[in-house]
Amino acid sequence: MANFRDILNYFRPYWKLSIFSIAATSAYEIIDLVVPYAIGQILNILSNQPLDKPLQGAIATIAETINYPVGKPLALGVLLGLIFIVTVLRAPTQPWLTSWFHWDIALRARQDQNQKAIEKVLTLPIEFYDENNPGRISGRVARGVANHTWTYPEIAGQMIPKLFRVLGIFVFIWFVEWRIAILYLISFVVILGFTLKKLKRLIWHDNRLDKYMENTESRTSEIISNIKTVKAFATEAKERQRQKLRLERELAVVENRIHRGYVRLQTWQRTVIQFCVFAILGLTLAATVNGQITLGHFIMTLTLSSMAYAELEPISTLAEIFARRYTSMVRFHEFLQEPSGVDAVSLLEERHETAESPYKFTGKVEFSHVSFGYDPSRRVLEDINFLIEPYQTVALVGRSGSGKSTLVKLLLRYFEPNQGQILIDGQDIRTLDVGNYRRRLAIVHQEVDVFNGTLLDNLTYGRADATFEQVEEACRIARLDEVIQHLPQGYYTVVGERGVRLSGGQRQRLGIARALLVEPDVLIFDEATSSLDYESERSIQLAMRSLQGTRTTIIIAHRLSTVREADQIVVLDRGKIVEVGSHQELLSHGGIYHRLHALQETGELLS
Ligand SMILES: Nc1ncnc2c1ncn2[C@@H]1O[C@H](COP(=O)(O)OP(=O)(O)OP(=O)(O)O)[C@@H](O)[C@H]1O
Repeated sequence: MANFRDILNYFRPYWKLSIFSIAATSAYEIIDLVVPYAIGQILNILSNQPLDKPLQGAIATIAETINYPVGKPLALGVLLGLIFIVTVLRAPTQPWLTSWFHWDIALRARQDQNQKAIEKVLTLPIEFYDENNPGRISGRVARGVANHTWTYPEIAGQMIPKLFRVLGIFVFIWFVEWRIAILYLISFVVILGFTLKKLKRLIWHDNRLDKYMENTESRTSEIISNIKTVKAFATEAKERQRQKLRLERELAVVENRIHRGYVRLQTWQRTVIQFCVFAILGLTLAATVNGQITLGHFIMTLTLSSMAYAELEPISTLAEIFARRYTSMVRFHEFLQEPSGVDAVSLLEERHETAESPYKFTGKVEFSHVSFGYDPSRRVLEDINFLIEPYQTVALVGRSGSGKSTLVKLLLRYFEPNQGQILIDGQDIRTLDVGNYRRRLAIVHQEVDVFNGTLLDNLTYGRADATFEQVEEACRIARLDEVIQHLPQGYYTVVGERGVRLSGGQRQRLGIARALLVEPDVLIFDEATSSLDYESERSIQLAMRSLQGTRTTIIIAHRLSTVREADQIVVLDRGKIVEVGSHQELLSHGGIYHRLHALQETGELLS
């Protein structure tokens, strides 16, 4: 669980600069207090009352140094000079020694943390994305980083220096009349103590609100990514109603719990503060009337205490703002603390874009007694054993949910088997560097991801140094060349977000060409021809056939026509291998494959 310490650690790399700028700002806040003091002393001069002893001493020293007689003109001159220094002269230095650093630290920390967030996004295990959609994740990161950025200058540049100022005021008043100082201190401790107690409760409600907000954002993001389904089923009104209920639930917490709570707290604070100011006025007046303090001290104490109580309101407002943001900041750290997937460090190691993987495999793949369950108590693969010889083409077939894709996910090391091992060229894949290992494999998914950029950028995504001839060759094999001919700017056509929309079949050809371009040792097709029309499917099958024997190829296919020519067909059923053999062997065996085949060929369901 993340906590306050993590928020502090966010700014840790800048702690020296941070202490310096906080100290500088606090010093300016305290120096400010010289003004009411000097004005009090001027009043004493004008009303013929004695100056404070230390000030008298200082004026005497100055008189001696400049050889000028001690008197009213010199005393007034010294006090005016003091006021000039702390007001006019400090003005040009203050922003550079304070604001500059507060924002500089906040912005630099923002950059670091955004970097950390993207590193986390890149290394989180794939199952994290099964449970959290993009809206939830990006909302959490964006809110967390923005709130840290806004909060730092407020806390370091305002709240802490203001607290020091309040402390400085206490010291000033103590020297004038300690009893008033004690009253002042007690009232501050009570007001701040009560405020913090109330804020703790409000943070609890804010936490609830933050979770509600994430749920709403997550649903909005889902609606956006599934907008075609929403429109096709005409569920706009239903979705709007659902979101309305969520927003109403948020509003109920914000208005009735959080906002009302803050307003109540402010009401209480203001009443108590005004009462204290009034009490100090009464006490100071009594002390002046009784001759315990001078007129100058009366004015100074009154001005200082009004200044101090005036600070209480911004201090509490800043504390409230911090409290409101606290939960989203903590939730950002919880995201950063999510355990990363396998070999996260090595995955982020800087590699030259064109660097070759140090591995080169013949493509002999062996599954040895592999068992796996996403939830360890529910196995989806049970004691899987099979061997793929180098350059063989192997097809994985079986009913939906039988575990074909899971097998491939294990081969790609998205997940680790609960039991058994997977070997490539005789080496356990767990002993290999995951990034370099994956770079020797390529997969074409049913849904091919397209990045916003040109077609060429997308083709060379896995291999930036590919020559144009190599790109053309890959496109030719994947039959993408036919598509490119008809695009307005050929390879330089912008696809993705704002560019040309590619059809499902075109995207798959792009996926195949992209995979071929990295010249993998093991090439995996996961339902890669599923969204192609019959003609395109045939041409891709021909392409696949031309690849046969050049590298190890694993094909997951529902349409058995795609896998007829595979060297080996592995039939899975409920997580177990039930049949292995060539097309002819499995047909003559008369098992599940035979039944599936008959169903697809003739539409008959054999018992
Ligand atoms: N991320 C996941 N978390 C939990 N269970 C999962 C996950 N992915 C798949 N499963 C379950 O694992 C089992 C095997 O799924 P898998 O996707 O490997 O089957 P498949 O044979 O590839 O199916 P299909 O042909 O429909 O793609 C199914 O019961 C599925 O519900």
